Formats: sequence, structure tokens, C-alpha cells
Amino acid sequence: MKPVIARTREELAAARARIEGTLAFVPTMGALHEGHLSLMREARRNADTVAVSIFVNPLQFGPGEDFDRYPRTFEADIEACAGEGVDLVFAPDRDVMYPDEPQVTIKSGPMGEVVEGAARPGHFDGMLTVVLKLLNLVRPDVAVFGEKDAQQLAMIRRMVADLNVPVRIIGGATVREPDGLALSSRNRYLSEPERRTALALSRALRAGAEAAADGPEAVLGAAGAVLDKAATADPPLALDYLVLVDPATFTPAAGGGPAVLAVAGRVGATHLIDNVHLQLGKEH
Ligand SMILES: Nc1ncnc2c1ncn2[C@@H]1O[C@H](COP(=O)(O)OP(=O)(O)OP(=O)(O)O)[C@@H](O)[C@H]1O
Ligand SMILES: CC(C)(CO)[C@@H](O)C(=O)[O-]
Ligand code: BAL
Repeated sequence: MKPVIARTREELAAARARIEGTLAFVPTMGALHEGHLSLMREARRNADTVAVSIFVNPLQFGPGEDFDRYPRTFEADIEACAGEGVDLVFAPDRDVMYPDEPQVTIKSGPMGEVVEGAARPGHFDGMLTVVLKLLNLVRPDVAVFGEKDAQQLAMIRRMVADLNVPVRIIGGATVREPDGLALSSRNRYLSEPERRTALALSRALRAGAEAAADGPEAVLGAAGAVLDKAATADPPLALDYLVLVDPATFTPAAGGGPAVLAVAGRVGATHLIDNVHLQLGKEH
């Protein structure tokens, strides 16, 4: 069955009022792929009713980024939601989310200025602002976000804790292509040679994870070697960052314990990110 589609806040409020039991919510920017679908299944396991939003949020794109050309595949997205038994899709226009130029917005703080936040200044302020607005409009019990965007997930957890937002946040595992490439709506920008170069991101993470027992330097060394090679490939990978960080704060990981190895780079004009969770051995 097709989901109910709400385009306006009034339509959403009416649909929300009809929902009984618990509600799980999956915010997206559309161009849905198997990664999004896995989050919808996780949502279904955690609540009676599932809502998805589709909104390409202008606030989280910087000048010169791909807001205008971001893939918009609404009809296929609705089919995909129907296939997963999604009950409600909120698909607002820009004017619905931002009827006026917003004056009060979320400031993402120090975590929003490092790693991906340093590569995309202002990105996390815009992302958190729209996520809080969506949570306020949809009022879910549970919201599901992908671990592929690990810093985004950490920042949303932090916002929910700091601002006492009444929702439970769940992370969904990263879905990959058989060859390791993390699914991303932006993968469709890649030509075949670009895609081959992009594979270095996940390959570097695997190499780093295999060295985890030997500590941070070994992890960064192993991953860095793969990325150095990709920097001279044709087309080349332009590395934005390779970092080993604390999963909750995105500050540099200390000696032993859980860590996230996160990488981002550009192939052609396409910005791609990926990460892996690992358990660091003690530093010797
Ligand atoms: N491969 C994936 N596995 C699991 N979740 C994913 C994957 N890719 C994206 N997600 C999650 O889907 C949600 C919506 O993300 P979004 O619509 O930006 O998709 P995306 O593929 O990450 O797009 P982009 O190319 O813009 O990064 C986010 O919570 C994101 O972390
Ligand atoms: C969470 C989100 C839907 C907010 O626009 C976006 O950042 C995304 O798709 O990951
Ligand atoms: N996947 C996170 C949304 C963005 O890249 O803007």
C-alpha cells in the first residue's frame, strides 16, 4: 500500500493525529537506496508506525555545494517507501519548512567545527536545525539515522541530550555494495573510473581496522598508505581528512578502546564520506 503523503504542516498534523501507538521516524533527503531502506526496517522493528521525511535541506549546503543538482527522485522514492510498508511520508517544500528566513537556529558547538564540520563550514548547524524542526513536527518516539554519517549521528545524540528532546535515537549499520563502497545518494554522480577510485575509501578503512590491535599510529599508517596510492590514481582521490576519533565527541581517540576511523575525499566534484568503528589496542 502507498504511504499517506503529507506536503504541508497541516496535512502532517492531521496524519499524525490519526497515528495510534508508537511512531518511528527516518529523516532523509530522498534519492532513496538500500541504506535508507535498512533504516526503515530498523524503524519498523522499533515502533508500530513508520514515518519517513524527504527534504533536501538548503540550510546544510554551503555555497558552491551540490544543493541544486542533488538527485530528486520523488516518484521512485514513494515506490520504495511503499515497498517497505512505510505508513507516512512527509515531503515538504522549502516554503513549508522555512516560511521566513530563520533567525533562531541551532549552533552545533565545537563538535560541529571539526572533521566533516571543518570540511563543510556551517553544515552541522543547518543539519541540526532541520532535524530539530522535523522532530518537533513529526513528534516520533524513535528516530533512526545511519552510522555512515557517524558525526551527524553523534551530533544528533548530543543535541537530543543537551536540549532534552523527547525522542530515542537509534543508529543503523552502514549498508555497502558487495565491493565495499558505502551506499550514498551521491554515488550516482560517479563515472565508472571515478567509482573505482572511490573504492579506496572503504579499502583504506578495512586496512586501518585490520591494524586496530596495534594502536592508533598503525591504523592511520595502514589506511593512509591506501589513500596515498589513490591520490595518484586516474582520476585521483583528493583527501579531505582521515581521522581516528572518539565516537561520541569526534575529538582525537586516546590510546585504547572504541574509536571511529573516518575518511572523506573528493573524486571529481563528488564529496564522499565513510567510517568504521573499531576497538583500538593499548598504545605501547
Ligand atoms: N549506506 C548507508 N547505510 C545506512 N544508512 C545510510 C547509508 N547512506 C545514508 N544513510 C543514512 O540515511 C539517512 C539519510 O541520508 P541521506 O538522505 O543524506 O543519504 P545519503 O546517501 O547519505 O546521501 P548523501 O550522498 O547526501 O550523503 C541518514 O541517516 C544517513 O546516515
Ligand atoms: C538528517 C538529514 C535528513 C537532515 O537533512 C540529512 O542530513 C541526511 O539525509 O543525512
Ligand atoms: N548525508 C548527510 C547530508 C549531507 O551530506 O548534506
